[in-house]
Amino acid sequence: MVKVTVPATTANLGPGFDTMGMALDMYNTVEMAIHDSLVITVSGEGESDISLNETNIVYQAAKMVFDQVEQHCPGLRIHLHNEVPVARGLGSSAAAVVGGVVAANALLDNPLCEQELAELVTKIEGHPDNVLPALLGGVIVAGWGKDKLLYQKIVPGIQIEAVVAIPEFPLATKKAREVLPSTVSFQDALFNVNRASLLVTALITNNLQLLAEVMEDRLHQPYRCTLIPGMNEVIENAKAAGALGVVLSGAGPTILALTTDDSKQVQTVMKEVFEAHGVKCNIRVLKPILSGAKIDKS
Ligand SMILES: Nc1ncnc2c1ncn2[C@@H]1O[C@H](COP(=O)(O)OP(=O)(O)OP(=O)(O)O)[C@@H](O)[C@H]1O
Ligand SMILES: N[C@@H](CCO)C(=O)O
Repeated sequence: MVKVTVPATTANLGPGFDTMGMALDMYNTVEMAIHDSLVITVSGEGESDISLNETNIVYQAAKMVFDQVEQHCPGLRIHLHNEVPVARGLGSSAAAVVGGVVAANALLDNPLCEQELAELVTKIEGHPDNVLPALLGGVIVAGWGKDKLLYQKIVPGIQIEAVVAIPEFPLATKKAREVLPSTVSFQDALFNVNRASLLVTALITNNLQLLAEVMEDRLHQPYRCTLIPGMNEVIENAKAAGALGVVLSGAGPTILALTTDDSKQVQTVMKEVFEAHGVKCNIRVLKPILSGAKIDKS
């Protein structure tokens, strides 16, 4: 039996749409063993909604590993325990995909290398900015090259925390991608190139002041705010309360505020402003983590 522990992730980080993401200290676990049939059990977040049959994405991801090494996928006994809320913008499906792939690879004595795992999980999820930080930890910048996935892990030296305001309502990533435009203006494209480049620079040089200035976006947030009541006001008020960058976490609806010291005021403001717009939310204070999926084999 193998047990894989996979972190939550926040994708985009504002301007880094489908390109940048960061691992956070909230975890899902996937326990997997070969069995005479497929048996899936789930506890924690999503326990009553997540599929218990072949459509489960942890199983689907595991089966793709067996297919890739041309082995028949046996029956599997899978237990999922989830801390990461589903469809809230904290990388729940990415944690599931990474957990399924890493667990199956471990059951087969790790035939796939890191690059192959990175490419497989990105192909399954469709974009790298949740699955790669979930796999590798830290902050990841990634995108497809001509014939392989290009990625780089950044280990920020700055001590920051992430206050996340997690609305009670879910927002499926698919729905949040449907509201995005098929084309954008040259100015908006240039704006995001500029801010994403400066964001990477700020992270690499541990420049907190610059970080606070550049976590802005014109490619997805202006369109998704129509799906999340109070989103812009929560962002503005959290910044006014002293947060550094405040952004939509992944495809939302969670909003993430980076802070360096006492974040009590930021937490209060985010909760109150969301509630003023009729949105009940959960506040959690998370920390960026530098390690990704971890395997325990017994
Ligand atoms: N931990 C999980 N285990 C199994 N299936 C999951 C898990 N999390 C999400 N899914 C499934 O993945 C599919 C895609 O979910 P969706 O992308 O809408 O939400 P999400 O990935 O949880 O969102 P986010 O990335 O914002 O957390 C859904 O069918 C959902 O049931
Ligand atoms: N980059 C993806 C992340 C989804 O979690 C999006 O914003 O749709």
